[in-house]
Amino acid sequence: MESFEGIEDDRVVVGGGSVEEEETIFVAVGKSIEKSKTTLFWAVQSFSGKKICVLHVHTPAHVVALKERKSAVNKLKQQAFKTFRGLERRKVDEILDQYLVILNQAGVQADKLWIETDNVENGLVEVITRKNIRWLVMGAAADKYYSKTLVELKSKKAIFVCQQAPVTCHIWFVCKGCLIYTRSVCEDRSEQENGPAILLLNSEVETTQHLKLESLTPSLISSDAEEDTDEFKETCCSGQSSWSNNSMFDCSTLLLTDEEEKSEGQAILGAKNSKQKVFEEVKALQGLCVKEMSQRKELEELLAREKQEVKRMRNQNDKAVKELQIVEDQKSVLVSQMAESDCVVKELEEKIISAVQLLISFKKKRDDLRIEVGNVKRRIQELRNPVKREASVCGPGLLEFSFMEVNEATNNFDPSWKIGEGRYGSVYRGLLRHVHVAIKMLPSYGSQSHLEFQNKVEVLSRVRHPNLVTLIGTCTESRSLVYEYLRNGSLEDCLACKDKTPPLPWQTRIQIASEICNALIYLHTSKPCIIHGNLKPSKVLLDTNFISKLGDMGVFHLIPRGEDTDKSVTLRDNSRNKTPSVYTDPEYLETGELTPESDVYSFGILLLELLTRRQVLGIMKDVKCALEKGNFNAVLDCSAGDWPLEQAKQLARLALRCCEKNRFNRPDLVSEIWSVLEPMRTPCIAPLTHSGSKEPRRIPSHFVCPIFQEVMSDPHIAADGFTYEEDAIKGWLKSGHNTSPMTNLKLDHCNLIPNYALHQAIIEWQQQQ
Ligand SMILES: Nc1ncnc2c1ncn2[C@@H]1O[C@H](COP(=O)(O)OP(=O)(O)OP(=O)(O)O)[C@@H](O)[C@H]1O
Repeated sequence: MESFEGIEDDRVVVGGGSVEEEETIFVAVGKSIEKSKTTLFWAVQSFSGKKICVLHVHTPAHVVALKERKSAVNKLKQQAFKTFRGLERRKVDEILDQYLVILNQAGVQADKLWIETDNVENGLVEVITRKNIRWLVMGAAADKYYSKTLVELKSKKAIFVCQQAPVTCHIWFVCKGCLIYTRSVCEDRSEQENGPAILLLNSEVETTQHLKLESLTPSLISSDAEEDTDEFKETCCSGQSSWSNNSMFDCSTLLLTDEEEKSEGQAILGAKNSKQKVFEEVKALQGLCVKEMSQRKELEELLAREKQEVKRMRNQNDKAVKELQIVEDQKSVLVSQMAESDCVVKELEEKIISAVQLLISFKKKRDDLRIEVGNVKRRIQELRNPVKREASVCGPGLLEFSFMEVNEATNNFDPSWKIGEGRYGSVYRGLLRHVHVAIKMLPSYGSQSHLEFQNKVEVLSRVRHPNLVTLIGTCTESRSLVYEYLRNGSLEDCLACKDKTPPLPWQTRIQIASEICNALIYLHTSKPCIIHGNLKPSKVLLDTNFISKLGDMGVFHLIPRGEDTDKSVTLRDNSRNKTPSVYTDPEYLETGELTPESDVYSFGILLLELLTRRQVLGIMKDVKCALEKGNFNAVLDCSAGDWPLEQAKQLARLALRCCEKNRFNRPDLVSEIWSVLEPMRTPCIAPLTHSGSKEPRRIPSHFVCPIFQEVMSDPHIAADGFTYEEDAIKGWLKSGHNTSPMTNLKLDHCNLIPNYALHQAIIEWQQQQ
């Protein structure tokens, strides 16, 4: 690239371009003053005497900030950047101002044009167009690209401006103070394409300018800006040779007259003042700059802290994410384990269900077989000993239960299944072979042998009467007695109206008295004679129809009687001596001799209790007094309804006689007591005419089948606990019924159990007729 320099009339010619005298040379400087400084120097030196306008295009902070991503960190960065841009802008502006001051003081007419736009190159082209700039100097490339052979533009901005700027603008592109390329105006000038510029400046003017610049330099600042301006000043001075060699100013400007010297002195004085002023301003600016620098430092520290915090949070977040991942892994493992266990549980449940079904079917088979075995045993016994069937007291064959069965029947001796506790053991209710039973657990054998127990049971098993609690079987293993279960509990509880049961009506009470009398007659007339010995309301149990039965076979005592004598031989019951009760015969307490009259005494007390429902202690005295005073009504239990007063009095007198201290004064059970009671119990008995007899023959109601309404010949217990004639209940079930003919409730099963006790009682009753 060729250029030529020199003076051409009134035009300055630099590197292939000439400038009109009055024209302003625009010098484009970037924000890196350091780099742009050499360009400015070049312009100042090349166009001495021309008006210089420093042109700076600034990109506002928000434009740069917008380019940043909008993350939390970047927001902070943007904030800091904005501040930084603010600082930078001011700093650039200040430095430019300082340069202008220096240039002005050096005699260069200088000004600045500050443009703010989003894009530097566009901004340059735009300002050239708008301001109709005709002369422009700008950088061609970064200093690092400079070499002596550099002939083309490297900077993007320079290339853009070179291509886009209006053709009316003459542009000099400079690098490191050397003209690299010139873009001429579109005039056909051959000189435009000339080689590199050699500046021709007026040496005198340069000296003056140099002096002026030199006088200003000491006042310049010591900060970065100061360095910039210092360097600028130095460069201006160092350009002295070229200035002195190439100055285009007239020499005469340096030949001063006295007056001129004087005015020059004043000018120097003025310059000193303005220098002072500038110095103060610079100082102020320096303070401002220091303040802003410290703010910037604070912001940078804040930013660093925030960065640190963000880093810490990011680490924490990473940690939490890792932990979450672990937990999720564990969760999925657990979920799969749960699914597996669910499957296992399901399988096990199915197995349990099938096992239970199997067990139920086995149990059913077992029960059926037991019933079968029982039937076969009975049949064998009947076949072996047909004569014995005719006997009044015979063993119909007790059932023997295993401990397992008893345990199962009482639900492992569940305390809630316990119905009472006597002196001789606890009583549990239970379900044994589909029959409701009461199981009395006797104390351990102690000195008693198995054989002794079996003998005792054998005796007890022979005692069968409708008004005696039936002994169904035994369990030798656990030394327990299995009785039929009576649903309405004991007379003691009924009289006390336990569980809010209604009071017993007087008719039922008379019926109970006659039934117990009947049972006692049966026991006392048995061979051998049996004395209950512990008669009291807790021993009188009531079935669903309030038929009373005398219980507690565990304390029966056998009284061996001579075949030729009627005299009773009594056994001593030592245990009773220890715990006498108000029901106990006082003579027995004195002598220790238990006689049938002992039961009569207890019966007398029980009768008084039925009439009055009073405290047993002192009951005899109360009734006696009431009868004597003629106010028997006062002691009679009115909750039983309207007693037939005369009959009640008759019973009271009978009861008092039973309680005579001397047993020989007590009434006879059959001839005196039964004869009073028997006519009174009419409402409880079905009237039937006995063939050949004028007297109506009374049949115990429980001998009658509820379906056939006839005395049963083969009584069987159904699942509802009621006894029916076998054919009747079988016919009922065969006809498709699965409910109880008595309660109408659904039957648990259709099994029937022979009621041997009742069968035996019916036979005996029929024989007595
Ligand atoms: N077969 C049964 N059916 C229904 N309940 C019964 C049966 N046997 C006994 N009980 C209940 O069990 C309770 C206890 O009876 P148990 O004969 O053992 O003792 P007790 O008569 O209260 O006193 P003790 O025998 O000491 O004089 C009775 O009061 C009765 O409520």
